[in-house]
Amino acid sequence: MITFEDVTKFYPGQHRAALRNVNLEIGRGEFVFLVGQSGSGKSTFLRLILREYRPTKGTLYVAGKNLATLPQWKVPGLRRQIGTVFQDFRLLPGKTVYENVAFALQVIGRPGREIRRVVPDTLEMVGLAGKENRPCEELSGGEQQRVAIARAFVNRPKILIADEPTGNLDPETSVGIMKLLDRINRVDTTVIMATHDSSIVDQMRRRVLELRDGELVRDQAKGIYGTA
Ligand SMILES: Nc1ncnc2c1ncn2[C@@H]1O[C@H](COP(=O)(O)OP(=O)(O)OP(=O)(O)O)[C@@H](O)[C@H]1O
Repeated sequence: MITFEDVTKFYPGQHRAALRNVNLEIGRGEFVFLVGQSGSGKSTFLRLILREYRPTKGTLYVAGKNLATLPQWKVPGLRRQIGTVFQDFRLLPGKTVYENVAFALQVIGRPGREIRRVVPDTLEMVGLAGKENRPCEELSGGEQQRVAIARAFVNRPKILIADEPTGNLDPETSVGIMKLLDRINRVDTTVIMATHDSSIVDQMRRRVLELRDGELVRDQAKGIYGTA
């Protein structure tokens, strides 16, 4: 699903590579944790997958496409196949739970009939049935993250990228969010999650990729957090 071939990324004006000679493959339906200290390159790794940047060197394939050569007009099509979830939820203020999730389908031109069918199903899946009409600001952090996950998943993307999704949540709420991501993974979604949350990584025992100063220093099946 995702292949990095000798990928290096320099930001303009920087002498040190944010990512350096990264080689790896992530298969369809895998669950991968991306760990490493602040500044080790995790966000850069995720942003390359989203084609927010192109590699400075090397080749990157995502969902069968070579992102080095993908024309700009095809980038929205690529991003439609990738759901994204962030630490700070990024919901639309002043809108209800239902509206936040429906919006993701409206902007890609899905018919109203489909939206009215799919949004309630997805809200039920994430545990928010009955809260459709609540303004998202009134929800707890964990509930807001469930809305964000519903919005990311409502289009049934092949890949879900989560950048510190539990970073603003207490441990108990975080476990609920991880159960949800695990469920989404089990319906054949490739999940890549950047995190500093060692207890979650140690509980889940999934593949762990560790970056240090832009280099991939560990690729461990059923791994632990384990960074100093
Ligand atoms: N837009 C940018 N321009 C210049 N340098 C950048 C830019 N974004 C990131 N960097 C640098 O690239 C390196 C990797 O940063 P990156 O944000 O990928 O790390 P990270 O592991 O995601 O960190 P964190 O855990 O704090 O989010 C760092 O040295 C950072 O300062």
